[in-house]
Amino acid sequence: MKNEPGKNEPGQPKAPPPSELTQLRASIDNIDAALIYMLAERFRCTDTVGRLKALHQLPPTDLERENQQLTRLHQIALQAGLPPALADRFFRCIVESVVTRHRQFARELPQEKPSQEK
Ligand SMILES: C=C(O[C@@H]1C=C(C(=O)O)C=C[C@H]1O)C(=O)O
Repeated sequence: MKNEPGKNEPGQPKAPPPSELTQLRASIDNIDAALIYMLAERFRCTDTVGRLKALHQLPPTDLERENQQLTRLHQIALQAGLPPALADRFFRCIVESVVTRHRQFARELPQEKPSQEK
């Protein structure tokens, strides 16, 4: 029935959500927290890479490496049952922020001049 009398009508208390919904949302909360922790760990790694690159005057972006990762993630997404296009968008979104930070490190790091030999 579409409109059961007394259910979710204005002025009526909301019916409690089915327990399955509550359990699923608890799982989603845990997964979201895990994703944030994993992402923070990834940024700690990529920040270190960014500082290394700045120090060695390497470009912030490495398209060859990104393409290798995209190919790999495409395969993993297929195995995991996730649409590869979604994995692709997720990865590109993260890399965009990573490269922005790498550019910032390159600007911040004082450029060392080659020492004059005597
Ligand atoms: C982290 C790096 O820098 C950039 C960011 C990448 C990433 O976040 O996976 C990959 C390649 C680079 O464009 C790297 O070169 O390894």
